[in-house]
Amino acid sequence: MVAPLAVDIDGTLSRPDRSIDSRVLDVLREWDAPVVVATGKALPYPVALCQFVGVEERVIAENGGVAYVNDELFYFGDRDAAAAVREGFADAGFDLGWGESDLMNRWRETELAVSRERPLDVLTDLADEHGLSVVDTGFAYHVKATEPSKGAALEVVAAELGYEPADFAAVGDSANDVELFGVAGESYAVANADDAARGAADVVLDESYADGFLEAARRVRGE
Ligand SMILES: O=C(O)COP(=O)(O)O
Ligand SMILES: [Mg+2]
Repeated sequence: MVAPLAVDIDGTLSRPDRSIDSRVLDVLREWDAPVVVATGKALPYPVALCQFVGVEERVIAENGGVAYVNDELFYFGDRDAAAAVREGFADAGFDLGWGESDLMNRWRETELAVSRERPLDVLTDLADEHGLSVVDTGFAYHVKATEPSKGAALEVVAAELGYEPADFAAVGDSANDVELFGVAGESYAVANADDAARGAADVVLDESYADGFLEAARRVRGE
């Protein structure tokens, strides 16, 4: 039997421009075990991805701040602290960098995502002040509670599905995948992964982005 899969979105199922590489869709749809989409994105994005792919909605969002499985929602983040950092950042004279409608944070419930063009030192100081940490995914700075992570959430999601986290194969590309790689039984970093993810993975793949995911999928299936 093939291992259940925990898979990151940006940098892993995507092309460099963040569009989803269509070749991954049928691989996910036909995966012969549960697929958990584990992302830094807000909850609606992985839910929509599961629906469009045609698999059950089993998701970890906001870097482990929120999870959904078996019609149950789990919250692990710290909304109030994230809201306080948002206020502090505005008081310091900065917007979050996503424009007026802020689609990046509009549906985000437990953390704050800030453009990498904004000053990291100001953000880190504010995060410290409110007991939060900052993770740089290469796509955005995420201000989040320190304890929740994709890995901590996989402990809960796996149990709900009747698995151990160690039964899972995980594929990802960045610092927000490190804890996921820590709890999964086998972990794969795509070749475009950052140093943190490369260091935490069991295997650094030859291929980048979605080609890397497809390579990992072949390896997990033993091909
Ligand atoms: O939202 C981000 O910054 C990264 O998202 P990812 O975890 O799917 O790569
Ligand atoms: Mg990623």
